Amino acid sequence: MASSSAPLRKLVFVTGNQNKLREVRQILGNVVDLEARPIDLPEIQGETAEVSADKCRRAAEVVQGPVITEDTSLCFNALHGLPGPYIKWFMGKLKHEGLNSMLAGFEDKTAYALCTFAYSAGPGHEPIIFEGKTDGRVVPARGSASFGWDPIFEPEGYTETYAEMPCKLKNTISHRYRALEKLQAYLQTLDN
Ligand SMILES: O=c1[nH]c(=O)c2ncn([C@@H]3O[C@H](COP(=O)(O)OP(=O)(O)OP(=O)(O)O)[C@@H](O)[C@H]3O)c2[nH]1
Ligand SMILES: [Mg+2]
Repeated sequence: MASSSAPLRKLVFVTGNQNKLREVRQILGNVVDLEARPIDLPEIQGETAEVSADKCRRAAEVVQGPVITEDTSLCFNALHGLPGPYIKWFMGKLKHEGLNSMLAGFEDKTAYALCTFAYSAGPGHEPIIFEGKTDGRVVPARGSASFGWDPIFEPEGYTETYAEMPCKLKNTISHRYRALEKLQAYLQTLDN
């Protein structure tokens, strides 16, 4: 994304996930002065926006300043959006094969990746939510297994899975990129 000539806004990104952090840094480049805090915050159950806002409120309390958090869901259309925000636990237990097996009884293998960033200006400031969605389908694993469910997600319009793509390509079509585009536009309004 393009960088601005104004002094960089300092922002703390609270995440325990190094892969997310790497992609966020790659996508945002020099747009913000991003400080990472590897704190694994408790996450409530609920819809993605509720889970995300709650995590961000907790993060703002811990950091005592402006903060962003991020939640990623993988939503199977045949399962009405599940596993959704619980993908971390499904992925941990079932692995790629088990996630494919969950859809064995369904013709519809379509899914979407949903990224929800939350920004809070600090403790007591209600988080603002920015969502990015990428449609695709669930396929047997192909490509590098270095990031979660990337090998089983084939974005719509591509024959490669996220894991088979160069990261530069993933970072221009991904759920994360689309959410960050909105977050970045919002941050620019704060600068004006
Ligand atoms: O293949 C992938 N490509 C992605 O682009 C991607 N983004 C997130 N994930 C995984 O999906 C779960 C989300 O859970 P999640 O949002 O709670 O993350 P997390 O707990 O790992 O970190 P955080 O909550 O501290 O930020 C975790 O298992 C993440 O590893 C991805 N997997
Ligand atoms: Mg988490």
